[in-house]
Amino acid sequence: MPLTAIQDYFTGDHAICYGCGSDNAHGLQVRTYWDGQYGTFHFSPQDYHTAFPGVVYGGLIASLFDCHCIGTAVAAAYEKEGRPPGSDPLIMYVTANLNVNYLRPTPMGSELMLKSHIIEQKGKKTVVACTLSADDTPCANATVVGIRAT
Ligand SMILES: CCCCCCCC(=O)SCCNC(=O)CCNC(=O)[C@H](O)C(C)(C)COP(=O)(O)OP(=O)(O)OC[C@H]1O[C@@H](n2cnc3c(N)ncnc32)[C@H](O)[C@@H]1OP(=O)(O)O
Repeated sequence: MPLTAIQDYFTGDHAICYGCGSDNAHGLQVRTYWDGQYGTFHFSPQDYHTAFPGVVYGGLIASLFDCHCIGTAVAAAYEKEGRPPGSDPLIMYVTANLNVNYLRPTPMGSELMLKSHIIEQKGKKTVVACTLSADDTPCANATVVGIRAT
């Protein structure tokens, strides 16, 4: 697994995102580690991420999927072009569609693991699938359609 997450290559206007911007002190700091096949990200929900007692808020889960899957699309695009991540010209994607299935309540108190992979890379569109697990149990999955913006 690479030591540097794809988001750590984002700077300036691309580092302020609520989901993944390193310059956003109030953000979620999503970090995608792409190994050429899978993107992984670990996240520990805080007390204020609660929906019901003991259950993680679903909107937070959607946000984690969003930035992690877009990060996966960006990392995979650099790889497809045979370029190091972050090299010029910048590759960036935006979210066109985010579809989340909540399979079971996601428990508070466990580290969450998101694992993503590419379903389709065609033209400016990349489709990414992702599973969120707690204690090795899948709690939600998502499909994200990313469209290349730069
Ligand atoms: C800096 C770090 C950022 C990290 C990630 C941040 C993630 C985000 O939150 S991004 C912000 C939220 N997203 C946005 O604001 C995007 C707003 N929407 C747009 O700008 C446009 O609608 C955009 C770019 C998604 C699509 O542009 P558009 O020119 O209409 O695309 P278009 O050429 O018609 O379609 C391209 C392909 O995408 C598909 N597509 C377009 N929109 C959608 C959609 N909503 N759902 C599914 N597929 C779609 C089309 O079907 C087409 O597929 P194919 O090539 O197979 O025919």
